[in-house]
Amino acid sequence: MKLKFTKMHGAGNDFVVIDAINQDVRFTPEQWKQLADRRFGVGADQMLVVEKPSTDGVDFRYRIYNADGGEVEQCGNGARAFVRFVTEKGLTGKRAIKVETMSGIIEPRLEADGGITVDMGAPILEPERVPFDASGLQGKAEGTDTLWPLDVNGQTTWISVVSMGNPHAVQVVPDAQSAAVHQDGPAIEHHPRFPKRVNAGFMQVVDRHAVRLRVFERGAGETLACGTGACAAVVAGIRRGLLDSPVRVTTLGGELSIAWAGPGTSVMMTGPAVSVFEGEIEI
Ligand SMILES: N[C@@H](CCC[C@H](N)C(=O)O)C(=O)O
Repeated sequence: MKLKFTKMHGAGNDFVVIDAINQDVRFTPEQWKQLADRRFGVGADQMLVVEKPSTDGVDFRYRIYNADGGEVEQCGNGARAFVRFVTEKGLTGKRAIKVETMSGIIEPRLEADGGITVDMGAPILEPERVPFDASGLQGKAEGTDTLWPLDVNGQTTWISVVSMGNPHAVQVVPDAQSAAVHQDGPAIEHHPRFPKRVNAGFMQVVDRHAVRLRVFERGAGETLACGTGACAAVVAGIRRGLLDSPVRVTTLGGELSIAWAGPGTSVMMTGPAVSVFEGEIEI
């Protein structure tokens, strides 16, 4: 089958984006994995599939597949790439777009200056809904957050747990550049206390409005940026009393701006989304 796609990125988190409104797209997890492969396929952290919505009043449905072939609930950088894609392809003329994802409806907006802001919805803070199994653990209160002790490679790591529709474990590190992302990331991702696995964030607080962040993503390994990871890290930092909104998040691939007014309110994310090239692949 021949498949037309657009290669895109948001702060270096890269995507193969596919129009499934005008193409028939039915892939197995193995085929998604092959497409994401940087030697045997196109290469991407995630594949984004744009479909017709299944709900009235919604403009599109967008599905997300990790590089390991698994379908997941949410992708922040992907949401911005999605807006750039549907706009550039002429699939909509709207600037405020309602889109269904596996974890609910989000509302990205194309700004007059070409930037894209996404209302990512309110974070989920109850451990069992992340989901995180806190049974038998003694949490430690910090600000309005609870830090949980996690045994990672024989050491205790204190983490905040946050869901942005997808699960995140965030830890504060003294220096993001030298953080043990590749040693501890896989152990956190597969820790038995996270029944759906987890994205592992390593956040260095620079000042009350700026952090450096690296994320070892579930199903993709370390990426140059993770949008939902940035949202989760800022939520954790604000709850811990370390940060004030808005926060500039510097990732390996660029900068994101995250604003959050507190529990029950939406996290707002602004950042870049770039089309790199158009392609066609036989799969
Ligand atoms: N890169 C993404 C997140 C993609 C999904 C994630 N790996 C997961 O499995 O939850 C982002 O920008 O949010």
